[in-house]
Amino acid sequence: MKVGIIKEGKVPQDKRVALTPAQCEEVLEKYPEVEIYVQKSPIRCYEDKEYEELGIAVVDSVEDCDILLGIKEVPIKELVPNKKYFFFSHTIKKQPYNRELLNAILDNNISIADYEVLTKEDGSRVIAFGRFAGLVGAYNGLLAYGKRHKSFDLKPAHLCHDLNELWIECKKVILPSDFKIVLTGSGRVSNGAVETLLAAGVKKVSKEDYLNQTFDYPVFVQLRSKDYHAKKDGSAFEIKDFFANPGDFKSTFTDFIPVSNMLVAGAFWHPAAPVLFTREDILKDDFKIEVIADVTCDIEGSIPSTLQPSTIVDPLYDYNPVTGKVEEALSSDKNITVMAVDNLPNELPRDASESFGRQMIDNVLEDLFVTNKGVVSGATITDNKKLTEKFSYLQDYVDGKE
Ligand SMILES: NC(=O)c1ccc[n+]([C@@H]2O[C@H](COP(=O)([O-])OP(=O)(O)OC[C@H]3O[C@@H](n4cnc5c(N)ncnc54)[C@H](O)[C@@H]3O)[C@@H](O)[C@H]2O)c1
Repeated sequence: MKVGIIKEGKVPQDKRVALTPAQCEEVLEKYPEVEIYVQKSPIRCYEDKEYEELGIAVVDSVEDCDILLGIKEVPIKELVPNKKYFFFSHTIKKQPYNRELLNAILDNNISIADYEVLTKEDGSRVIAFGRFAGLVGAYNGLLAYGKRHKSFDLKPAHLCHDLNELWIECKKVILPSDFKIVLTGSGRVSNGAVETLLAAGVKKVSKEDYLNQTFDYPVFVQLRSKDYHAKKDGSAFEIKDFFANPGDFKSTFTDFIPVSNMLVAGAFWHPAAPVLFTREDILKDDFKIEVIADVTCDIEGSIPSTLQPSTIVDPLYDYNPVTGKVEEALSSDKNITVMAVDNLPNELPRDASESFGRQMIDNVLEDLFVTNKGVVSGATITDNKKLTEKFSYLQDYVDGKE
């Protein structure tokens, strides 16, 4: 079986890759019947020569491979008919901008397995980049604070060679001794952010101590959903109830506002759930938060100052609380500095790829090459020019009726 690792064609280009050079070597050793071909790419985070140095074939075209591994949506003109592809198709929520792509996949008799829906036996996602988003999101928040106060200067994460260099950079962080950071969420993003904050010397404290104590060192609190939501009818908080009926809850996040200097938003937010705070809250005298690193990045979602996404190269903008508009980054100390990069894992592509490939090797490749226990078939959206049964709900979208 021939596996091709394609050159990413989407613009802006994604530097990540599904298997690192060392992981290709590992796969070849484990599955002697498999051949791997890497399509030449000038932008991949692992250079062609790093594959060649380990004896992995680097080629101009992977058109004669059986299985093609990518990351982001493959441009329609680059699709090779009659192949089995893996990539993030961003079609399963009927994203309008990818309807044409899904039609082209069907027309070209391509079978697409989407990483987003690859699940382990326990139902958890195989491929998720949340940890890296949290790591970099919190780092960018600290970087923003350093720039805002000209107190320290961190190298942008995307210019760091890898996570190790980012950890070393974290040692440059100097925060006021009474500094407080509120971090929402308890999942992958939030736990990634915890790693960065600890590496920067910020100590974790309990919710009660965060709200009621002063410290002579910078601290952060990590809030679970129940720590900043309450049932509107006064009954006890149940997480299942919150996930199922978010509209029945109110936010108690405003308790944290007067004592917090920075917010790192790392919790999933359901559109029916209450917002963290309103534009009016920002105008109040006790609103102390000056930097918001919004990893969740829901535009006009739970955080009113997240008016637009920002980019890796230009990660910050200002929110003017009086006008409610975006202004140039760091243009006034009366503004809030916002970080809302929506593709944060791409800032650490080597580490994100390493983690990606590890998940593929440990959870997917055996199923793909040997056993077929349904891992890949469960994530397969199209086969034989048709939607698979599980994804038949996309038919109206394919037909342009939705
Ligand atoms: N900016 C980026 O580049 C980037 C990258 C990855 C993820 N994200 C976003 O970050 C957010 C968190 O992602 P994650 O990987 O940590 O997710 P996760 O599933 O690991 O954790 C989700 C967290 O949100 C909480 N939550 C609150 N309401 C919820 C609900 N209705 N359903 C599910 N969870 C709910 C959970 O309790 C948990 O703490 C998501 O909105 C995701 O889209 C952003």
